[in-house]
Order: sequence, then structure tokens, then C-alpha cells
Amino acid sequence: MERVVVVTGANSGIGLALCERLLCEDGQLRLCLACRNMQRAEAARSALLTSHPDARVDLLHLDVGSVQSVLAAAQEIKARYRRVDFLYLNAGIMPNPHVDIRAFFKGLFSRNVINMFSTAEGLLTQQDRLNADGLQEVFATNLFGHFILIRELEPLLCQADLTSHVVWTSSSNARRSAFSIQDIQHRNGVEPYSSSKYASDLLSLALNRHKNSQGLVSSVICPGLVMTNLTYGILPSFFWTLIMPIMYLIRIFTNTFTLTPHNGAEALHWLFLQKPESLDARAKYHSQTSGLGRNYTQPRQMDVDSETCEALFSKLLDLEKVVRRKLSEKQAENDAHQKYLSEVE
Ligand SMILES: NC(=O)C1=CN([C@@H]2O[C@H](COP(=O)(O)OP(=O)(O)OC[C@H]3O[C@@H](n4cnc5c(N)ncnc54)[C@H](OP(=O)(O)O)[C@@H]3O)[C@@H](O)[C@H]2O)C=CC1
Ligand SMILES: CC(C)=CCC[C@@H](C)[C@H]1CC[C@H]2C3=C(CC[C@]12C)[C@@]1(C)CCC(=O)C[C@@H]1CC3
Repeated sequence: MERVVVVTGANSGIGLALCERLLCEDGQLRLCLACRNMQRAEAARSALLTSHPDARVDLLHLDVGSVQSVLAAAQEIKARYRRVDFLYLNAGIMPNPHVDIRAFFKGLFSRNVINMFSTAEGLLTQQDRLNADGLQEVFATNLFGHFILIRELEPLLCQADLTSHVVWTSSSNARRSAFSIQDIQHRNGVEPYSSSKYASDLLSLALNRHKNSQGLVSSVICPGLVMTNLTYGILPSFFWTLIMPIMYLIRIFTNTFTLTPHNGAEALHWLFLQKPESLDARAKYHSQTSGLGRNYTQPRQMDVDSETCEALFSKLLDLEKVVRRKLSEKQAENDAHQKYLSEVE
């Protein structure tokens, strides 16, 4: 039976590297690249078909930062496929990042230096904004859009006799202290990225608690530090060129500097090969690369508790209701306006 794999944010970086690796693993796959930019999606598809001419690679328009786009994409997936074996929730943003240079130099000469380089703790802030749905953009893109996608795809993901695997691309930057259950969208802070990634860790655990019995398994991975558009956006490109030799030097001390998208996709690829029942719902699976360039996956316990994960799950369900109501009110207004226009013509 051909397996169906959907990857969000598949047109570049870790998502594209994952697609390449999956096609090397299983040439019979039905691979769906779910992307917001169709030109880049086409380019990604062509690149994949160059190395795998017989592969079945579909494109799907999906802007995870827009609820309307998520609903339309989910409809399309349900029309196209009878099953989804793997749903990789990989699309993500870190808008307007700022590195605290003073904290960086302070950290450089402290005992915390390895942790700072692995997690960026205390170094990184971002400026967020509201999107067209009235949601914080980072929360909407990195978490909520994916949550709505899962909810809409439940008929495919929760089928009797078929296990579906949902995989979140989280981060080592996910941190409990950046997240507040009173402010799940992170309206009042300067670390929306860290907050959204911690929320994905919590949500994955909640999904396992609520949906395992229906055949849905959720896992979380961390790709390490990977040089992609997202990372290049943090500092000017000449800086990255300058410090690249230092980055390879740091890799000797921390295997979390995976650096290439291929290496970063290690844990995503590894999960594709595992039996879902052998996985730990409380583990985050880390892509690691040794100083000599050997890739492997290492599970580490996440800093999550059942109470907070249940509270987040229930808040997301409440927010889903609000957003859906607003959308249908907007739709009704549009319909009334169209009717009025056709009557006066
Ligand atoms: N690079 C790193 O070191 C790390 C990355 N990550 C995570 O890995 C994931 C992949 O990022 P990475 O490969 O590094 O960076 P890239 O910027 O290369 O990839 C991000 C992908 O997400 C897509 N995307 C962004 N916003 C949306 C949206 N609204 N709708 C649909 N697609 C969208 C981008 O599409 P487009 O081309 O249209 O922008 C792009 O394909 C992210 O979730 C990121 O947070 C986690 C830890 C470390
Ligand atoms: C040698 C030198 C001057 C390095 C630059 C330091 C920082 C710019 C990096 C140190 C830790 C990095 C890091 C990330 C971005 C770049 C650093 C802050 C991420 C936040 C990128 C996205 C993630 O999800 C996790 C990464 C953790 C580590």
C-alpha cells in the first residue's frame, strides 16, 4: 500500500531536506509538499524530481498562518487522499530576530557557554505582530495553524486499523519560562518563538493523551542548529560567512550544531523508520552530528507536565471555536454584501 506523507514548509531548509531523504528511503511514497509560496514549491518539486524522476510529488497551497487557507488545504487533502501516514508539521517563522550581543559575550566567558550555543537561552528576542485573523503571527504559524490542520484532518488521521504519525519540528529554544498558560499567544513577551515551540511540545503530549486510542501518534523533534533561511535571517550574511569556521569548531564540543539541512532532518527521517508504539510521548528526539560528521538521533525528556498540557489543549479548543465563529460571521457578511450588490445591479 502506498504511504502518504504531507510536509508543511517543504520548499526549503529542513523540510526540503526531509523530502529528499524520504524519497531515498521509499520511492513508492506519495509525497505532498504543503507550501505557501507556489513558485518556491514548484522549484522544490523540480529539484526532487531531478534526483528521483519516478517519484510521486504533489503540491498543495497552504499558508499555516491563515485559518482560511488551512481549512481550504485540509479540504483538498481530504479530497485527494484516503489516508495520511505521516504529517510533518515543519513550517515555522522567527520574525524580526534580535541577538543580545552583551549577553552573548557575557555567556561566552561563563560556565553556561555550551548551553548558550545549543539553546540560545538569554540571547534571542523577536518582534511579533497581529495577523489578519487577529492572532499573534508566530503563535498562529508555528502552532495554531498546525493545530487546526490536525483537527480538520482527524477523519484521515484517526482511522481504525491505521496508525497516523504527526511530527512537530520543535527546537532546543523551546523553554518553559518563555511560555505562560495565561498568555498562550505570547502577546506580552519578547520570546514568541521560544513560547510557540514550547507550546508545540505541550500540545504533542496532549495529542498523545487524547488521540492515541484513535490511532494518532504525535512526536516532537529538534533539528539542532541548522544553517537555513531562518538562521541566516538572524544576523547579516557576511557575519555567518566569517564565523562558519568557528561554527565547525564549536561542533567538536556540542553535537547539536548539525549545521546542514540534511543533518538537521536526521530525527525527522529516523522517526519515519520507527514503530510508533516504540516511541516515548514525553521525549523530544534530537538530531545530532558528531565532530566527525556522523548523524544520529538522541531522545531527551521534555520539560512538560500533564496539567499544563491539558490546560493548553482546552484553551486551543476554545480559541478554535472563537476563530471559526468569527470566520463564519465574516462569510455571512460577505454573502449579504454580494446579495445586496446583485440586487442593486
Ligand atoms: N534552522 C534551525 O536552526 C532550526 C529550525 N527549527 C525549525 O525548523 C523548521 C524549518 O525551518 P528551517 O528549515 O530552519 O527554515 P526555512 O526558513 O528554510 O524553512 C521554513 C519553511 O516554513 C515555511 N513557512 C513559513 N511560514 C509559513 C506559512 N505561513 N505557511 C506555510 N509555510 C510557511 C517557509 O516557506 P517560505 O519559503 O514561503 O517562507 C519554509 O518553507 C521551523 O519550524 C523552524 O522553527 C528548529 C530548530 C532549529
Ligand atoms: C560564534 C558566534 C558569534 C555565533 C553566533 C551566536 C548566535 C547567533 C547563535 C548561538 C546559538 C544559536 C541558536 C540559534 C540561532 C543562532 C544562535 C543564537 C537558534 C535559536 C536558531 C533557531 C532555533 O530554533 C534554535 C537555535 C538554537 C541555537
